[in-house]
Amino acid sequence: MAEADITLLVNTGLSEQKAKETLKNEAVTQSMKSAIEQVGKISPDLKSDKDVGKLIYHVATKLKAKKFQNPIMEYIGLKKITSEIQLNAAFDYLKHNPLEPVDWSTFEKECGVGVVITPDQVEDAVEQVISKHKAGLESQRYKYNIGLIMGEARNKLKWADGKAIKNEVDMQVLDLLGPKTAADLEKPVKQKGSKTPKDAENTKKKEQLKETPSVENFLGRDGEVMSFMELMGEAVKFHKPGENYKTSGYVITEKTMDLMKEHLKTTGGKVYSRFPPEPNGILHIGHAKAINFNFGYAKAYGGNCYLRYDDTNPEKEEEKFFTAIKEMVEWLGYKPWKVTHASDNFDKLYGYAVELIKRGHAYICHMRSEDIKGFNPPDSPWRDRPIEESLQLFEDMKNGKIQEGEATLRMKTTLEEGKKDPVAYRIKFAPHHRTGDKWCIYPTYDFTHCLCDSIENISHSLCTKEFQSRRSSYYWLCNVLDLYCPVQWEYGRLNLSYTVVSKRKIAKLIHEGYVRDWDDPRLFTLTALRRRGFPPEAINLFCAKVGVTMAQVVIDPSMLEACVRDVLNVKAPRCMAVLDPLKVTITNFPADHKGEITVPNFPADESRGSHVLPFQKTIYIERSDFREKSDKNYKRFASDQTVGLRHAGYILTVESVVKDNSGNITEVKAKCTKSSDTDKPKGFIQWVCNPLVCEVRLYDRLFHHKNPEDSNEVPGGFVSDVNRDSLSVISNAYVDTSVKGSKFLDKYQFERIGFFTVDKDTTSDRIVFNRTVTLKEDRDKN
Ligand SMILES: Nc1ncnc2c1ncn2[C@@H]1O[C@H](COP(=O)(O)OP(=O)(O)OP(=O)(O)O)[C@@H](O)[C@H]1O
Ligand SMILES: NC(=O)CC[C@H](N)C(=O)O
Repeated sequence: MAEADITLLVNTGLSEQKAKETLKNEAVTQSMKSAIEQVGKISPDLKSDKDVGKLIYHVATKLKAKKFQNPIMEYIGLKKITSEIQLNAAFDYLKHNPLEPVDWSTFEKECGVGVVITPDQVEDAVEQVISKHKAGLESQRYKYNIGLIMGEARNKLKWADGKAIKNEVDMQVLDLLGPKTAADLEKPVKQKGSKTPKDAENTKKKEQLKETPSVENFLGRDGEVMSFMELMGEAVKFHKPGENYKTSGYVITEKTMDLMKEHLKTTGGKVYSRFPPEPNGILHIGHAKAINFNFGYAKAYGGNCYLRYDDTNPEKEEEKFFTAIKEMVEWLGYKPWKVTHASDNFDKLYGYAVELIKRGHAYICHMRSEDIKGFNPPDSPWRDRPIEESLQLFEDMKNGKIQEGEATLRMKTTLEEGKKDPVAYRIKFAPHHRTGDKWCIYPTYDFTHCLCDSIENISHSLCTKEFQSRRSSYYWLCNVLDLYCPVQWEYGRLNLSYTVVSKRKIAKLIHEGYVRDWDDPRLFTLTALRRRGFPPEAINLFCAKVGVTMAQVVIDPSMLEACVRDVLNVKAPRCMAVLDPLKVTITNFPADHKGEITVPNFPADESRGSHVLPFQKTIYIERSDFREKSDKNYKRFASDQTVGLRHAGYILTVESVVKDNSGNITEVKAKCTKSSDTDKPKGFIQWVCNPLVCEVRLYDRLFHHKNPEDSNEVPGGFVSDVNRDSLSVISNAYVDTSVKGSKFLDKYQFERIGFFTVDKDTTSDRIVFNRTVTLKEDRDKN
């Protein structure tokens, strides 16, 4: 590191440490050196002026469009731009008006060039603001929000130096209030129950959110309020439709602005997004994030979202996947604006490919796919073959004259990770689900996706992070064909722990008999979650809570389960069930009892209906709710302890216990007393009378380890980690008669046990229930 370079940078005001750090970044160093040199030429004194030094550093590190560095430095050298505020306004102007020639006179107006702010002006402006806030200042003294005063003063004098305003505010406040007293220095104590500004803000937001139907699902628990945008995390950074060019990394060409005008004419400035699955498998919980993000973002901004099948791999596609994908999108509550297919555009795409060859940006290559795989493959010897030759060969490929694997069309561009000349078309003698035998060449993702986005006038092409490395080829292809270029934004994939979602791995689990099918309720495919009883609102709420971060996130399934409980708590009517029944005979069953009782569907809100249950001499309780001897912590039924029957209004007292030859309790004979006539028991239990015999399936995690795919955690591979006890079937559970006639996906809360959902294996004689989730609060109860 040259001493002279360090001195050069230190002279601009950087600390030695910072100067050394800066010198490690070659681009910034070059920028700074040339800026210092330029300023020095215009005005030698400024070369070591610390304030100018700060501006130079700002230009070197923040200005994206380097072509504007020289003109900006000239403004700085001539002292026409003297503050960071002006400099930021300059960057902003150039970002919004990227095309040359720049209209410098508007630029100057927008950046306050020539505006001179005198100290008197600063003093006057601050005086006006302080007098407006005088009462507040006098009562709250130094606890008053000084930032507010600064902000207002700044607004009055847009181009004034921030430091000058701050000094003036401090001085005038001191003048008004005198020095700080001991009381001024005390920390404010929050009164219990008093509203903080945050509370007030929350209340206001809640009111606003109620008026926005698209976010009603996202009102969090415990009164916590989240706006759609907060939930969308990274999405706050997204550009407005029509302002693609403001996005960092977006490539502007001479045609960009005209194409943008056309695009806006077609879209009317609306947000257009798309959810683009490959129709080669079932959707999983990760896709729910993609669906929510794409559809949710469009919905939040009054735009439209396509469901576009990325169907460019004919061998892997099946009709059932097309149907199931649409069904799941709709199940989550979203309606595609249009359902399209990449294959709808095969003719157009072919035309673009021909054009690409004609423009010299693509060629036919005969390297084998294994030769161009991997890191750093050799360049293609066919890269510079004549255009005419490539055109002819491409036509031959299309007409089936070349064998599979013997030729590809490759694009002359390099992906971010260094991969050169990605393939645009390959030969596949396979019929396509929609286009039949029409084609024997099919376009690749890299060729298809951006062009379909462009054709559909997508404003925001949202995709997972692994596509970041394809972003430059995406922009490149749209640009070399002079087509409208959408902006690609990436977000992190959503992964859950204790599961696998890859199609191949699920297929293996099914094949080897660990799970029954793609919708086995232990899996995290969307059909499995639906079958298990997870409501779509809960999945959406979960996705919203996870937010859209860049980071790859691995979430514990308990977070999803908590969302499920939140939703089912409100939605699932209560009923009573006993999974392991114990007979109880009420020896003194009141002769005048009518033999039935009315139970509310939602005990916390009796206005939501009720059902009538038999209540007679013989009832059944949960075996684990009875003991012969109680102890201090035991709250339920025992020979020496009474218990209440939920909803019945009766308390049971043991009379005798009947046992079989092996000493197992087979029946309890008990007396009942009206709850109004006796002391309140320690606990209340559920019971059933003349119940329905049902099958109940209880699920546990399918894998023992958090990351079953991680070979460090599970050296034997994910299959070795399968929890063999993840399913227990209770064939003869007793459920109250209110569930009679239930249909697939009906949901209940079995009081004190959990939330349950009717499984598709249900027949007219026998209902099968899946335990959706336990009632968390019941887990540790004894
Ligand atoms: N785990 C995930 N989290 C968030 N988005 C995802 C996830 N998996 C897929 N997506 C997104 O869903 C969209 C459609 O997915 P597609 O089925 O083509 O993806 P995939 O990556 O092949 O999925 P799979 O995990 O089944 O291999 C894409 O935009 C993709 O990036
Ligand atoms: N850009 C994207 O969203 C990618 C979609 C594509 N179907 C894939 O996941 O492979």
